[in-house]
Amino acid sequence: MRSCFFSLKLQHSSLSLLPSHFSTSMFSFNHRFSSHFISNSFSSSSSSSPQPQVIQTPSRVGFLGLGIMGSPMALNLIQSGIDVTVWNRTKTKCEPLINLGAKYKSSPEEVAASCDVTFAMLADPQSALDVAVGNHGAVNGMAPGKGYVDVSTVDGETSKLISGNIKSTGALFLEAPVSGSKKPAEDGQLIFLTAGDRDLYESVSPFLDIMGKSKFYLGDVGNGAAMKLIVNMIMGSMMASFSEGLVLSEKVGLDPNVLVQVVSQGAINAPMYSMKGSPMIQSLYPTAFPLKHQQKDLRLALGLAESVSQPTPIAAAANELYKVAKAHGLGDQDFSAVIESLKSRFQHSDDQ
Ligand SMILES: NC(=O)C1=CN([C@@H]2O[C@H](COP(=O)(O)OP(=O)(O)OC[C@H]3O[C@@H](n4cnc5c(N)ncnc54)[C@H](OP(=O)(O)O)[C@@H]3O)[C@@H](O)[C@H]2O)C=CC1
Ligand SMILES: O=CCCC(=O)O
Repeated sequence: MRSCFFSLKLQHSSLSLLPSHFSTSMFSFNHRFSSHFISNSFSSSSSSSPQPQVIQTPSRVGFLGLGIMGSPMALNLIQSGIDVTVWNRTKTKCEPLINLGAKYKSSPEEVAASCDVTFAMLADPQSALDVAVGNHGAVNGMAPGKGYVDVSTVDGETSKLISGNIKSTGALFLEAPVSGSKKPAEDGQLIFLTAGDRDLYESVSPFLDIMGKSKFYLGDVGNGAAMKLIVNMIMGSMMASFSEGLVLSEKVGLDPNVLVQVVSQGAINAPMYSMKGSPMIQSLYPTAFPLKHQQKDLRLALGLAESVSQPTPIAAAANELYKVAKAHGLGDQDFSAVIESLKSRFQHSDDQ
């Protein structure tokens, strides 16, 4: 019934603004795809440097980086009927999406050249830079009338560097890191923390609404990155503190499963504790958010804090725990594996 309501609403209010391949079946797929069709996005002005040009609602979407997050995000676009072109450093990760209808290009440059907007979901600042501005990077395929949306978690300086390069071509730039992990990515329930060109934000909002449940526009490039790093700084400290509680409860003879139940009923309840508590007690860490990325985010958040002389002692201590876990080869496990760094066999492993 609800999906039917949105389909009708869209047909009456927005359909005329859409490119032809945005079929009505797409709308019944995504009833959240509702009120953000902005057709006319980029304004032109006269100057000798390349200037953004007016484009209609972007129809050809590129997606660079098909890891834990990028694959389900791109899949949701494809399943919504959108014309998606993919690229990933390791080509095999493109194949499931190609089999479902995605196009493929062999470099970020070619993807950007063949698409109206290109999303990038890369591991860290270095890979985000490599893919955007390195050899055959996306910047080489950008031009006025196009847009680049970086959804990777990076620091503000990296984001500004990428933005500057993209915008020098006359294209528009939006940073849009996400809150939410593997399951929210699969379910189209991410939270976008965007900043940069407002016009591009408006034009890509229909795509953000397919991949996510909410979105924030935060102003200048750097603000989205900062918000994301602060959220993940809190999360990393919460997980480290939860780990200490689980290990301590067991050591004093309490059942850690009961601790999880008690926590779940009180003011410090968090979905993360309920979801990850039981596997952590069993020393199981199926990867949703890789520990190496959580440590990267803490490192970047500490840099952000230092840039404004703000003490963050809790995050600094948590970062040390993640560094220990990473040094013991747990970087590709879920970040909840940080609990291992509190166990005595880790702390004394050098003596053995
Ligand atoms: N997993 C999560 O829960 C969340 C992650 N994030 C953030 O999203 C980003 C991606 O995370 P996630 O998908 O989990 O990470 P993955 O490690 O699963 O994927 C990383 C992606 O980056 C690519 N990559 C890495 N290095 C390079 C390079 N030098 N050149 C080109 N491509 C490269 C990988 O390619 P290849 O396949 O070839 O290795 C892969 O596509 C990170 O910034 C992370 O912090 C944000 C929210 C949640
Ligand atoms: O960057 C990863 C965030 C994971 C989450 O928000 O659950």
